[in-house]
Amino acid sequence: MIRLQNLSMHYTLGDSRIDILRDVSVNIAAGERVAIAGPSGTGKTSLLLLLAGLEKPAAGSVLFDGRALETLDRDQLADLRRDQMGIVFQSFHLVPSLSALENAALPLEIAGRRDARERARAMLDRVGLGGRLDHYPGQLSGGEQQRVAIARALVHEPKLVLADEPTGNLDDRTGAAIGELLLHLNAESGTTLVLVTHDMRFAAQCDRVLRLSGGRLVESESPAETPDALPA
Ligand SMILES: Nc1ncnc2c1ncn2[C@@H]1O[C@H](COP(=O)(O)OP(=O)(O)OP(=O)(O)O)[C@@H](O)[C@H]1O
Repeated sequence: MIRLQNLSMHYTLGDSRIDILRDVSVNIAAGERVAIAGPSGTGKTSLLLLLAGLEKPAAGSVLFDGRALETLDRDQLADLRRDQMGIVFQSFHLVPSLSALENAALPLEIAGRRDARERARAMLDRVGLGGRLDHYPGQLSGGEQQRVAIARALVHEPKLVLADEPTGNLDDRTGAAIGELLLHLNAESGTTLVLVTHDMRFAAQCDRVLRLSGGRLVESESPAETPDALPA
């Protein structure tokens, strides 16, 4: 479903150049759950941005169901994201002036779907927020806001869910619950999930863990055997 082919990427700032990826090739199959781990500043977020078509590689290709993202124009990329991707950010990124229901319905409203509200309501029920539909983000706890963000990312049944440290801004207990929810919903719907996390307990629950370090993406043989891992 996703194929990274000889992908290289760097940022240039003045005279300095930061290499993020150097000639990386990886395949991610449909339905797989893949965790991206690695030290701070190694480029995990940048990699997610590449997968979403929000950054362009310096060389190589990101293939999404055989389509090379770097050959698509802005509108084509926006359509692809709207129809096929759901994105969960660490800091929720909810619209403060919209209720939980309106936030969750947003991707379907944008797509002009008449059943936007019904579907959003059903999705909020699935994430356990059926009783908070009319609350604004400021009236919700961190874990509840993240559950609205997950509902919004999944409401249009995307093929690919990208999550950037979805449990990073939450206390341990809430983070673990959100991680389980995301993995559970993913297993139910069979979507492909690529998530960035520092939480090795969460990563170990995925099918594969890829570690980003020095511009290389290397497979962890067994998540449970990585030094900072805890048993699932
Ligand atoms: N737009 C940009 N221009 C220049 N440098 C950037 C830009 N975005 C990110 N960087 C640099 O690229 C490197 C990778 O950033 P990125 O956010 O992808 O890392 P990360 O692995 O997700 O980090 P963290 O785990 O701390 O969130 C960092 O050193 C960052 O300072």
